[in-house]
Amino acid sequence: MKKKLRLALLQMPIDAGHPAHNKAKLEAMLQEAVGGGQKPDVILFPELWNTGYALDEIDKLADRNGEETIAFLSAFSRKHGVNVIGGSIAERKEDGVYNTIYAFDREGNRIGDYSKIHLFRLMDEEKYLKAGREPGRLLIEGEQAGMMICYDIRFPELTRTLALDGAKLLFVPAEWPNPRLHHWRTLLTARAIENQMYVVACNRMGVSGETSFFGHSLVIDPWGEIVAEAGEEETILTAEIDLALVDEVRSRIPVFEDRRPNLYKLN
Ligand SMILES: O=C(O)CCC(=O)C(=O)O
Repeated sequence: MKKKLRLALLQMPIDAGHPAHNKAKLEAMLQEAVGGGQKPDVILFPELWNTGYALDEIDKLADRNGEETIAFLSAFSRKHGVNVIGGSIAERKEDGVYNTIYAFDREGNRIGDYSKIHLFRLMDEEKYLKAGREPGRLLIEGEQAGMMICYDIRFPELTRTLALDGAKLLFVPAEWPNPRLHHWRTLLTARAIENQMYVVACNRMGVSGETSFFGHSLVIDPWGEIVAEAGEEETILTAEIDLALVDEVRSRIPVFEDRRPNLYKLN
């Protein structure tokens, strides 16, 4: 079991409605991420990196059953011996389009899928997308982890569910726009502190139509300290995390032992 993980977060622009262009951009950044001195153990990229928020065309543009994306990311992770949490893509299924993450291990095997559970009404997602029905769980380098997408971080019950299932780190691809940087940073930090887990969140940057995105991808430790934070520009944010810190923090303040679940209203 590898406790120390080197992370690379690809904070990229996304050209809404142009999946081929976005794939070329992603490919270039992936090559850069593995091309330097220290190869990452895990790479993460933003939400809907293939189509962006081209919602009125999403039916036509979405990747059918994720086939193209799965082949591309599986081959990349196998070739470079790196775990990939594949941002999320618009994935076309029989019953509609989902906002889905695929995750791969160093051999290119699929180790987890997750489709966004909470659709964001402020951007009309519920009119164009289907909601996922299962929390995103995966085992990465022998450790339990969780996956959520963007708006999901406003729902503490979901992170808590993943933490109770054993997750020690959480991956969050996002397209979180201006002007809510304060919410982004505060919610991610709260999820890390209350669940005593690492939170690894990759946001897009740049502009799409009227909407601008501030980047500020973040890696936060289980004590709530910011390990790494990007600015607003295109960048590959790197960080090293040590999962042993999760156990240390959980024994320092035994939040999970002190819970009173019979007093909480969950439904
Ligand atoms: O909750 C927010 O403020 C942003 C959420 C969002 O943009 C999304 O889920 O795509």
